[in-house]
Amino acid sequence: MSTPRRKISMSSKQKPLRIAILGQNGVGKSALTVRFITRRFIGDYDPDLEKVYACSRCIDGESVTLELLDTAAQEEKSRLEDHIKWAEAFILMYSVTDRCSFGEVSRLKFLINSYSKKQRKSVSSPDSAMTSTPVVLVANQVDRIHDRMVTQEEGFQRSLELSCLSFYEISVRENIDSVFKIFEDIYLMCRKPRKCRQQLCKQLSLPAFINEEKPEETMDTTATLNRRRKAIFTVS
Ligand SMILES: Nc1nc2c(ncn2[C@@H]2O[C@H](COP(=O)(O)OP(=O)(O)OP(=O)(O)O)[C@@H](O)[C@H]2O)c(=O)[nH]1
Repeated sequence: MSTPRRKISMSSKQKPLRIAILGQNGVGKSALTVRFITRRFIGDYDPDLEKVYACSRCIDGESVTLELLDTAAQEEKSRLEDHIKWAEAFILMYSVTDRCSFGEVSRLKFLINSYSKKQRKSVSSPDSAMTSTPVVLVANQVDRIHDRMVTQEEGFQRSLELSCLSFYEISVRENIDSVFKIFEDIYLMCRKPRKCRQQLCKQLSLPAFINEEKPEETMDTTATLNRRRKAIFTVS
């Protein structure tokens, strides 16, 4: 007697969230990806290695699948274009010890804007509260305090200029919690934008989370709110 097969409809399964990690060579893209997946910090990686990792995590009480593309830095333009079209969200990474890598994030954001424009038009869902491509800016290697070349304020300003959804300063080597927070935030921004906004509002009433350095009277209300919104994602 044949056993009846249980049908699993595709719609009942959550679609994996595809995240591409982009940045100049040596900023820590592989370190970030591997740290998130294995919890371990591994010192050296093959710079030419380009890999998609799939992993399941419990985020916001749900089991979710993430696909992470760890890109190789020296990519041909067409390859980069394919990667940008593949991903739904992006981590733009630089190292605070390398000003060149800081400049590279602007070029990469420009390419993300150009290549993902058409793509997003066709996939935008009614639930999506994010009108632009979800991109976060991550400054890595803050543990190398004596080698720092890019200040936190510069990084934060750049995240505003590039319209990134949030900005983080982290050390992949020293702090695993900040690594987890980045991926969790991206998931919430992409899949639960409403909840994400509620959390932001809650946190906005906690000034301790806000990293304000400039006097508020120099900015209009919207700019101040945007600044706060982004500031609270900063993990030092
Ligand atoms: N001190 C310190 N070193 C780090 C950190 N993150 C990565 N590194 C080191 O930086 C070097 C480059 O890291 P990778 O993860 O290979 O950088 P990548 O961006 O993937 O580089 P490519 O593969 O060449 O594009 C390695 O030697 C890592 O051990 C960090 O937070 N602190």
